[in-house]
Amino acid sequence: MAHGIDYRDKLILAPMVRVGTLPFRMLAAGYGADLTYGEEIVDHKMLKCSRVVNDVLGSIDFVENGTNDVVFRTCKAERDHVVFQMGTSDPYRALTVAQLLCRDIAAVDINMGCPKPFSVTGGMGSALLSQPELVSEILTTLRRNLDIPVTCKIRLLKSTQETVELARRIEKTGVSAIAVHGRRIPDRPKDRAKWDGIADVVSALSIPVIANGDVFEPPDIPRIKAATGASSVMVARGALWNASIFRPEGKLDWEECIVWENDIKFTKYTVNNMIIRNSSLESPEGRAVHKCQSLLHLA
Ligand SMILES: Cc1cc2nc3c(=O)[nH]c(=O)nc-3n(C[C@H](O)[C@H](O)[C@H](O)COP(=O)(O)O)c2cc1C
Repeated sequence: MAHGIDYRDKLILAPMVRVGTLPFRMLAAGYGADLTYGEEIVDHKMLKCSRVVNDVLGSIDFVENGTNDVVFRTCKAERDHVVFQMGTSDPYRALTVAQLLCRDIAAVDINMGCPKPFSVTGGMGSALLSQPELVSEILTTLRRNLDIPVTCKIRLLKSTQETVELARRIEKTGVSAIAVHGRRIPDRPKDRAKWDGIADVVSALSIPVIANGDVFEPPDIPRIKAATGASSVMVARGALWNASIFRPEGKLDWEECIVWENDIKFTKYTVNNMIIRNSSLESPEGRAVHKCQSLLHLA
């Protein structure tokens, strides 16, 4: 039986490629996120990695063999709340990767929502939504062989009935929770999230459902809970734009929420997104970030 996490009443940093690296996860946790998902990492990539204890930084690095590339970095301080999100289409690859990671992470999540071509062509992400047998196999294999919690993140399907059928099937595998992004595969991020679609899943299941979509301001947190009945809430863009959304005392000014100790590419991506949302790339700070070549310049 998996031990560890009570998925009820949690505030969760969503998985975000290029954003959800260790510094951003620590920032979100510091502001009050109960669980912090890493960016999706594909199983093939992790299979080429070895675990290395980094005594200089005090981190645990999963480094691609024969290179110095750190594919996933974590540390003891986030051991109880970091969720590793995996892209996979195969139960045995998924299990091998999860076994490599399991002593350093709080839980493992399978991405079943990403509609991007690189995911879908590999049979991963939202391609899994039309493969219920494979979904069951992957989740059951992980569940039976790991003693950390296993979860997955889905999107809504075309009809309520299809979504609920898949969610029920997922529940039967014994996962600890399911995150539901209230959009369908063809929906764009600017289309409004369908909170009623999440509510349909909540009423059909007894495991905790994590509601995701369009939580941008602190008052949206109780709103999405009330509208969906979900016990937990996951925030992506609202946290990217200002990670202090998780702060119980209320949001801080976004400029106080910038992370430094990170790969310059990822930091620039994250800071650019904050600037686009809160100011403008044509502003002096926007132009300055564009020119930066190093974290020292960024500071
Ligand atoms: C920059 C960015 C990267 C994302 N990367 C992932 C990812 O790696 N895995 C995933 O399941 N979803 C990913 N998503 C989707 C979010 O987790 C979330 O489901 C979606 O943005 C809706 O939440 P929001 O309305 O709070 O932004 C990403 C979203 C953004 C904005």
